[in-house]
Amino acid sequence: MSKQSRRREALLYHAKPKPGKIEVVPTKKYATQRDLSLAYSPGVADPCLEIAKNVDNVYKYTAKGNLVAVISNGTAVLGLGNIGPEASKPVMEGKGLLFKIFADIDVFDIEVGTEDVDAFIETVKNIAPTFGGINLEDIKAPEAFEIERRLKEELDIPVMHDDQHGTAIISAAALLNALEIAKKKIDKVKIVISGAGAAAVSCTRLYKAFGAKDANIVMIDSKGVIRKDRDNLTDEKAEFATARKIDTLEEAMEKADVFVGLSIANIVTPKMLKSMAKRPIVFAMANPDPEIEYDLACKTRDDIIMATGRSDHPNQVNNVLGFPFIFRGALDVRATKINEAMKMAAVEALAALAKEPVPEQVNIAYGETKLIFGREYIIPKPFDPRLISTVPPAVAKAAMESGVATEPIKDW
Ligand SMILES: NC(=O)C1=CN([C@@H]2O[C@H](COP(=O)(O)OP(=O)(O)OC[C@H]3O[C@@H](n4cnc5c(N)ncnc54)[C@H](OP(=O)(O)O)[C@@H]3O)[C@@H](O)[C@H]2O)C=CC1
Ligand SMILES: CC(=O)C(=O)O
Ligand SMILES: [Mg+2]
Repeated sequence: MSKQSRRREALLYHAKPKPGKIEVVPTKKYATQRDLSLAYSPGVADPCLEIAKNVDNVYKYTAKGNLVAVISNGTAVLGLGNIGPEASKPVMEGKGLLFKIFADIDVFDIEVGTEDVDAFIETVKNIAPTFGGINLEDIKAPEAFEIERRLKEELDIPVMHDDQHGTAIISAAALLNALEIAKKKIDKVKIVISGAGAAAVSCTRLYKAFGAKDANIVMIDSKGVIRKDRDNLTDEKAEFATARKIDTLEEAMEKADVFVGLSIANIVTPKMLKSMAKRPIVFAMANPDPEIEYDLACKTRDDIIMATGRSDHPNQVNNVLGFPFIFRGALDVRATKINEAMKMAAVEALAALAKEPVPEQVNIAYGETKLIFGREYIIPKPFDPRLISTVPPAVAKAAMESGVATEPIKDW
């Protein structure tokens, strides 16, 4: 399909028959006067009073426990940059749709009109009583780090910045599997990270938790390689500064085993790919357009393990595989946090699922005949019906074992 027809189709999809992608639907009967007297006045006063007596009853009598806020200020929308809160709304509604179809979680998308960190945090704190969880989305670094840290400290419901941890979990699972297929070891591979924002920093931290070595990592931002001798680095960038005396992506790519793109479109050239080590792993995850086009990358290197954030090529490494299932697990045990143990459990569950035989309905959904663990299938597909029975239980179990589940599942 040409770019022009895809654009027309996408605009039509969003505009018709009703603008937008989500709506609110009542879950109780509303056919008679009696129904309304229960749903609204006078009946509604009784649950109000029960909640006033014991605030925990809000989980018993309202939708709070299954309601997540997807919140953005529109400062880092996909790879489109700071396009503002209104322009971020299609993405936030899209996240709402995905939460619902994959994990039956209801979402209110909330676009906040401020770039001020304190004002943003105050807004989220003030609306938090409505929600069972907070999914922060598309907020640029470095502000995103402080916003998430403070909200996690100050709220007793799970808060997760999806671009940081959703992306880290999926890409770590994909990386572990890709390394296995390429017969390489995580503590030995040379890794180039393009981007030093919210997603890149958290992904790199998680790869380190799985064994990647600082000395083998080069991170690059819009100004070039992040070197130890560069001035005015943020704390997060300083954490990944290299001692190597190189300045450019091109230099960093020479003999690298892994390229992770969380930056902008079309910055990787065929020449750079050719300079990488044997069996290179390339995750070009910028959305909607990757750091290098899938087909061009595969044409350039026939030994490549290639992934993008898009759904129209094999190996979609995208946080869609994460946030619905991670929040499902956290909400199911009313976790107060999404902690490291829960994230690691999600990585391991996803990585393991990709090695299982693929149900026929997944092949059919993707027009495939034989998806099988290998170079073109390193991570499960979002429409895999096993995700919901695999990832949330792993996350919930980790929440219980790490002591953040306030409603642990009995007789596990
Ligand atoms: N596939 C997936 O699941 C996901 C993909 N992403 C993608 O990752 C990208 C970044 O998102 P996010 O981290 O939230 O955004 P941020 O705004 O937090 O970070 C963007 C980063 O990209 C860097 N950058 C810009 N231009 C270049 C360049 N020419 N070379 C190298 N780095 C560059 C910026 O550098 P500087 O610091 O100098 O400004 C910044 O560090 C987006 O394209 C987004 O779509 C994000 C989340 C999930
Ligand atoms: C996938 C996603 O969250 C992003 O590109 O920002
Ligand atoms: Mg995002």
